[in-house]
Amino acid sequence: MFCAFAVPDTPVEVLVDLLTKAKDIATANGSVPTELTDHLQRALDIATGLDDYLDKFTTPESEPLAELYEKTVSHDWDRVHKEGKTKFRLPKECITGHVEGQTLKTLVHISHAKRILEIGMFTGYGALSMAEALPDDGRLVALELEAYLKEFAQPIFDKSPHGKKIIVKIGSAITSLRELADAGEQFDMVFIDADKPNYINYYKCILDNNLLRLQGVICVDNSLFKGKVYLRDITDQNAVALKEFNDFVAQDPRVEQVILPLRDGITVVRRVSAAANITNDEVFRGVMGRSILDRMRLDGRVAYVTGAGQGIGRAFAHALGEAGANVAVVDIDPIKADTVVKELNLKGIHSLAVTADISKFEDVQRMMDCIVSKWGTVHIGCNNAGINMNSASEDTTLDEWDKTFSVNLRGTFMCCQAAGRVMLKQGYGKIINTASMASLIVPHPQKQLSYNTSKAGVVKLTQTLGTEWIDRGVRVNCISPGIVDTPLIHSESLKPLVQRWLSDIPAGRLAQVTDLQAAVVYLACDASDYMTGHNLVIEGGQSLW
Ligand SMILES: C[S@@+](CC[C@H](N)C(=O)[O-])C[C@H]1O[C@@H](n2cnc3c(N)ncnc32)[C@H](O)[C@@H]1O
Repeated sequence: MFCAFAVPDTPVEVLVDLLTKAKDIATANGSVPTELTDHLQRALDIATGLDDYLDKFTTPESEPLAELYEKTVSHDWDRVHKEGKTKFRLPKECITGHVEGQTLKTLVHISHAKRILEIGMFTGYGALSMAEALPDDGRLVALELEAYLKEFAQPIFDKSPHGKKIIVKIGSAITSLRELADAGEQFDMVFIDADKPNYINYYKCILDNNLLRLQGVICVDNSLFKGKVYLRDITDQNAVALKEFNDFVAQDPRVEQVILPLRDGITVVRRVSAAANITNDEVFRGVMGRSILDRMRLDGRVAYVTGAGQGIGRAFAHALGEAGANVAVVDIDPIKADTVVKELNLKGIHSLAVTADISKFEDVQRMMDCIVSKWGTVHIGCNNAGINMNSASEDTTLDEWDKTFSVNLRGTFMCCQAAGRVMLKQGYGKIINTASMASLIVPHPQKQLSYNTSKAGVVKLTQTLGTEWIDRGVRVNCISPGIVDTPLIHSESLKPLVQRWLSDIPAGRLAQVTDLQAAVVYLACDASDYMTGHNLVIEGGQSLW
């Protein structure tokens, strides 16, 4: 939030202060040419307008942050210091504020940080801004010297749904850092914003003790220190400390850094792996220089998922899209396919709804043509659509058998073949079929002969294609889920069986569709290239009992 300043606190505020003085002198002096006064006014307008403009065009702060700001700037910090409640007199200008808070929040989002360390919390504006960007299980440890500030911030943290992610540690930051290092803690992001002369000690302690993970980010506040770090004549002790700190970081081979000229300067430092003279192989550097999690990304890949209108297929479509792929959402029900496409669009995922009954040859061909004409190819095919009709074997009709097989096995084969033809031509592809735990055990007490045998067929289909096509770059694997909590099992006939199933599952619960998402991404990505014809069983241990 921009507010009139008593003491210029940033390079721009210093400029405004100096230009105002210069303009006042020029205006008062009748012999100064108007042109010079006009230039001064223009420079003043540009400098004065900047912070206001940044404030106006930055996403507004949340209500708890606005309250924290108001409470901080209206507090009588002199009085609490005189009353001995704080060791030091804390200027309200210490607060991080709106634009910088949103910058930190954005960096947390971009870096996907889950564990954050803040050195110097003050009233918690920066801490809460960053916590707002953390996932529900994220954590921010804030180090602060003054116990009074924890009491001050906590009631507002408690009002925010994100406040519970913040843990405040009172004491000298260097002692707390050593304790965190001894406890083997590690962070994805660190914000250094406490006493300036100790910045270098905090930084060294963080890097020397691996408190920052590889590729992790350190943000350093006040790194321009009102512009004094680049002025020749430095008398200010804090400015000297910052200058030496900046020099040290610039020479440190363990990091890359940039100073953002926002407010009083924020240095963003990224930890990189130092050039290795011990070893420099793919295990150390990552295959193609990509870390294992990067290698699971699917950016630029084209995928389709059949039966993606609900349940497992919908979860697969989201997972592949989140990992970066374009996703064709294929379903027999156009409304369901459209709904999932709308969901994916909301997440910025390129997607396409395709209506197809995969038991029909023409539909499978049309599905493939539609995807190829839209995106040029297919890299990932998830053949997931399936049906299950229950009947005792002596009563199973040929019609039920045929229907089950024509979707579950014949349909899956047709999809594999259509996708395989495109993939073999380009020498690359990943096919992931949805089989079932029923391919391994006979689930009971429900009777489902056609389903069990069709899914056993899907595993053999997968093994055969997986070995036949691997040398031409196409991998075929399948996932065998246990009993998944989808709308299918909430039918009146199956509902009473749930308790019975639970007693057969070592994990003590049914599978959620989200339990299967990492598997489909793994089988779709390059990291699983050596895997083919595999049946990846995810059943909470049920097939082992
Ligand atoms: C610039 S303020 C921090 C602003 C805060 N990051 C925010 O978002 O508003 C600096 C804070 O560092 C704290 N501090 C100063 N020296 C410290 C030390 N040695 N150990 C821990 N905290 C310290 C001060 O009490 C003060 O609250």
